[in-house]
Amino acid sequence: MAAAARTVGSGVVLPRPVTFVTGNAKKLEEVRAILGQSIPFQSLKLDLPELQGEPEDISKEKARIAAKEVNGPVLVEDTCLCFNALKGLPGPYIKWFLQKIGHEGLNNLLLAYEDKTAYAMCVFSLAIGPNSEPLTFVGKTLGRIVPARGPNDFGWDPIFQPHGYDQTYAEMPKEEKNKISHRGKALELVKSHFAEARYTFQTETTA
Ligand SMILES: O=c1nc[nH]c2c1ncn2[C@H]1C[C@H](O)[C@@H](COP(=O)(O)OP(=O)(O)OP(=O)(O)O)O1
Ligand SMILES: [Mg+2]
Repeated sequence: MAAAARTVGSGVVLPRPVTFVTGNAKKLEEVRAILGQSIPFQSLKLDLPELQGEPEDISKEKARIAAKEVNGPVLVEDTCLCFNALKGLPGPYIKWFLQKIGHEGLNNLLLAYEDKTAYAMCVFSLAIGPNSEPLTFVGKTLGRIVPARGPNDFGWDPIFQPHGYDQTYAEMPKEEKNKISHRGKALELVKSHFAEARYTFQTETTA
């Protein structure tokens, strides 16, 4: 029924665990691995529409739409891959660039530039209900764009080599990527927020 959060005593009671909404199974896998048991959540596979604009606004709008769909607390994220030589592009549009021109095309975009540096960025948004303003949590990892190396099972992982590492994200063991990744960093902030906010979850005992 109504899924608004209510404030009781020192913490906010959420009507049920947060739903992480994404259409991307690989994101979900990483979020599961990174969060472990720290935050109770469920997941929903939905490809949310995405605005054009600034990463934080895109992510917040995804959260607003998701919270309405779910009628309850949601967590979403939007991921950007930003090339410094291109002033941050493709940024939030990386999904379409990757689909159309692939790893080689993405490398070729930088042929005219000496600067191959880039950063991966994740903006998580948490909306505790359909009418609440989403909170955002940003994680960034700096690196550079290289010709593809490693397994091709998650997006642009094979062409992103984080600073200080010899391996691309794709070549690194998963746990290693999760420790230093844009997603890992953003989720650390989400975890801290949960620890501070001391949300509690209403357990539904009656039908
Ligand atoms: O850690 C990552 N390593 C490599 N590639 C990644 C990563 N994280 C997202 N990606 C890809 C997926 C998509 O091609 C684009 C982000 O677009 P983005 O809209 O955030 O993801 P999505 O549409 O696949 O899932 P969602 O339903 O959560 O929006 O970069
Ligand atoms: Mg998307």
